[in-house]
Amino acid sequence: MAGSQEDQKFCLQEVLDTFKLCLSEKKDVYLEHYVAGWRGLVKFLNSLGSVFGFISKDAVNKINILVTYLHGENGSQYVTVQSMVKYELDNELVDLTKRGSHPESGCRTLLRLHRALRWLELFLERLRTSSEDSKTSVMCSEAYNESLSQHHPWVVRKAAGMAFCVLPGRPAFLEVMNVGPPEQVVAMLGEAVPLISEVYQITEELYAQQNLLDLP
Ligand SMILES: CCCCCCCCCCCCC/C=C/[C@@H](O)[C@H](COP(=O)(O)O)NC(=O)CCCCCCCCCCCCCCC
Repeated sequence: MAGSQEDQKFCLQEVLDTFKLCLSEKKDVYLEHYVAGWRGLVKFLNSLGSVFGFISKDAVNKINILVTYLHGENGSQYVTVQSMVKYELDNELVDLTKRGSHPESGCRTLLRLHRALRWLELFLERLRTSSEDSKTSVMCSEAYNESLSQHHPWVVRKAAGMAFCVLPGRPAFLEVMNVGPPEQVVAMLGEAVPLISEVYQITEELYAQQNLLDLP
């Protein structure tokens, strides 16, 4: 059923499991599990209500672009982020300086999610170390201002800021994660954040080496 995956209940454990599967023995990033991790996160976003629809729509759009490559005729080149980057660069399938004939390359699409992963890492680390009366909206916008916002035009920053204001408070937020009592969520975040951070670092280094961090 179309869209059914995004309608299911979010569970932090599941996202943690997919991010665990992301890294191969030689620390390559499996695209299949990377997008599965994002699908899980989108479920969470959808459970917060329609105010976040414009964000989840963009994320789903990018996930779908990558899944189409993964399942397409050159799918074997898209098994890992490393093989995708090599394949697309070797075959000149990436718009490097301005948008042209490859506006939806795997490299530029993944870069958008990669930048959002940094936001997630910063936000979850704040959530993990926050006190009971901390505000999720503040943690979320601080994490956003330190990361993703630098890549967004004013109008997107404004819309994101408005959406953050209607985030549920910390107790309700932790509950939607479906892990159990707050202490358990915090413990699971202690496992999740370093994993997410490692996937982020590996991708960041690869993109930096290849000069891909500013793809249009
Ligand atoms: C929990 C609250 C969730 C707040 C989400 C914070 C991120 C705010 C991002 C705002 C993005 C607005 C939508 C539009 C973005 C695009 O312009 C922009 C650029 O794309 P383009 O170059 O193709 O034009 N796109 C992006 O930067 C990609 C954004 C992807 C955002 C995915 C966010 C998923 C959030 C998942 C929440 C999970 C919460 C954690 C719970 C364990």
